[in-house]
This record gives sequence, C-alpha cells and structure tokens, in this order.
Amino acid sequence: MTRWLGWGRRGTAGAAIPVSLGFEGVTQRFGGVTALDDVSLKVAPGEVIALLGHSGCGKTTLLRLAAGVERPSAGRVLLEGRDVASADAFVEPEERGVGLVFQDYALFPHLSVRENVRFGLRGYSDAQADATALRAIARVGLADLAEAYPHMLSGGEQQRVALARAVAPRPGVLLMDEPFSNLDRRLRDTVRDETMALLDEIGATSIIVTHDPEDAMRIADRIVLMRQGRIVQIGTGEELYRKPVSLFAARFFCDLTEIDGTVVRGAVDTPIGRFPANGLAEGAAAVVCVRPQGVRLVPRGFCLPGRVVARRFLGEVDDLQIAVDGLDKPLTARFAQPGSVREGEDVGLDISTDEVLVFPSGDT
Ligand SMILES: Nc1ncnc2c1ncn2[C@@H]1O[C@H](COP(=O)(O)OP(=O)(O)OP(=O)(O)O)[C@@H](O)[C@H]1O
Repeated sequence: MTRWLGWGRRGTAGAAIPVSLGFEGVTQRFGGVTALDDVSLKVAPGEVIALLGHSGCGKTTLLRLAAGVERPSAGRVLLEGRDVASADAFVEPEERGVGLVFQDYALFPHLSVRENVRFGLRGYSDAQADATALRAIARVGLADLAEAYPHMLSGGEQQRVALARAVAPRPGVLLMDEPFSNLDRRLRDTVRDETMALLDEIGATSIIVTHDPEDAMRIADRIVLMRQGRIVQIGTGEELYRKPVSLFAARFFCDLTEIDGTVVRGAVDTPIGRFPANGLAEGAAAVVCVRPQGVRLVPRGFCLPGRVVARRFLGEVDDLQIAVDGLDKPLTARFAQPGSVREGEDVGLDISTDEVLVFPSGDT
C-alpha cells in the first residue's frame, strides 16, 4: 500500500466538470420482480452519495440506470437536467460522461494495466491516450505496474486500476458498485480513504453503493438508505444515525437493544423504566431501542438493578451483556473503561434517554 500513500499530488488526475444527476419516479421491473419502485433522487454537482441497503434492495439497478446499462420501465434519468433515459429518450452509455467501477472491477485479463486504463479513452490520439492513462495510473500509485496484467495484481491494486480506468476520461459522474467489499478490513480502510481523496480531487458527482453503514458515513455527503426498491431515508450520516425514520433505519446504524412496551399515561412503560412516547397514542404498542452507549453503570441502590452475564474485550471498548429482570434478552452496553466489573457481578444501571429511540411496534 505504501506505493499509493504519499502520492496525493493534487491535480495529477485532472478535475472533472461535475454535473447534476436526477432520478424522477424511476421504476424498474424484471419480469415479476420490481427492483425499483418509484424512486426519485436529486444529486447535486460534485456531491458524494452513498447508496446503502441490504442485498437485493435495488442499489445496483439504480447505478446501472444512471450508467445507461439498463433502461427504466418508467420514470426518467436526468444528467445536468437533460433527459438521458425515459420513454422518449435514451442516451448511450458512452455518450453520458459517466465513469463506472464494478464490484468485481471487470478488468480485461488479456490487457495490461495501461491498456485497461486506455480502453475507456475515446477521441484521443494514441500518444494522448497513453499519456492520460499513465497519469491516472500514477495517481493511484501504480506507475511501476503499468505493464503488468490483472492476474499479477493484488485485490487492492486491481481496485485501483478499475478506479484509474473510470476517472481517466474525467467523467462528470462517477458510479462505484461496492468498490471496497472485496478487500480485507485493513486494506479496505486505506483504499477507501485514498479513493475518497481522489474523488475530492477530481470533484465528480459520485454515487457509491455499499451495504456497510460505516463506509457510508465515512465517504458520503448524504446517505440514501434503500429497502425493497424504495428510498427509506435521505440525509447526512449524522441525521440518519440520530433521527432514523423507522426501526429499520435505526437498526442499520446501531446495535440496539429492543424492548417491547406500551404507552401508559403519555410514556412507554417497559421493564427498565418509562420513556417519552414520541407522539404515540395512549395504549399503543411500542419498541424502545437503547443504544449501547446509553447504558451507564452507577452505584447500586436506588436505580435499575442488573447482572453482568458476559463481558467481551473488543479493543477500544468492552462489550457488556447485562441481564435485567423482565427482559428476555440482556441489555448491550459498551464502555471505553469498564473498570473492574466482572461476569456474574450485580450492578446498578442508569439509562440515558438521549440514547433511546422509540418506534411503534411493527414499524420495520
Ligand atoms: N437483470 C435482472 N433480471 C432479473 N432480476 C434482476 C435483474 N437485475 C436485478 N434483478 C433483481 O432486482 C432486485 C434488485 O437487484 P439489485 O442487484 O439492484 O440489488 P442490490 O441492492 O444491488 O443487491 P446486492 O447488494 O446484492 O448487489 C433483486 O431482486 C434482483 O434479483
């Protein structure tokens, strides 16, 4: 990896002219499957969007529609306000000025790194194409591997070739499908940070597909959370984390302990206490979700009693599982410095309402 680190010379990859990208009421059906269901989204020029969701929710389909690899069953795709895919119009992929990085990188095995990167460069003389390709290859730190073939490269290096190929023509829009998912964890952090530095440099409007909420929070200006072909929520990482619109969205971003309760006299009654009802009607069934950092240990006495049933060292924090009377499952708590607390020990607990979310039951 050291080859790429320290290669952050600004301007070497060339800046793009970012364009806006829009989806208006886009639906995509494959036989009986509705992959996208009336999706609308506006991406501003230069904005970085993370498309987040579980497998099969339609992320790749949305990317393929933007790239022009698919045509929508209904709705429109717009680039800089121009209709590029609809019932009335279709602009071919190569005419869109859109760069694409596939999940498996899709490098041509029989072409060298230089030839792979040159491949996407149309309308250049041979000398210009070579010079542009080599510049992009150098930008991702692979100058000394320009004549190597894909099978000679590590996964991280292949990802960088795919990235160089996508950015070499200076696309106004860059689309990346799970670009980090084939990399092991340590490599992935470095490649992700370097990729984001490159995106920042070229300034292209970008959509990055991921199913990892941490990746999404680290890379994106805004996250678009999807489920079953629909958009669930759009916002910054902090907005989605702090104010998830549903239990589904909340679960995506945090390891929650979920506790069933009922609204009684304006608050949700649960075995661990009463919590603000968040506008739910009297008598409604609710789910109270406690974030791990919302559980604090306090001296035993006039507080909620619990017993530590498991303690796991996770590096920066310790994970404690704490059994409480009336709960079917232990509460999850995380502490940077849990002190000397041991498994089997009785403890006092305080639940911070700031770290509690309340949703109607069945709101998944
Ligand atoms: N060409 C196709 N023919 C038939 N069904 C398809 C086709 N492409 C996608 N689908 C279906 O559409 C749905 C959405 O698929 P899509 O690949 O967009 O999801 P995804 O969120 O990208 O999933 P993953 O994270 O697993 O890549 C899935 O049910 C999938 O099986």
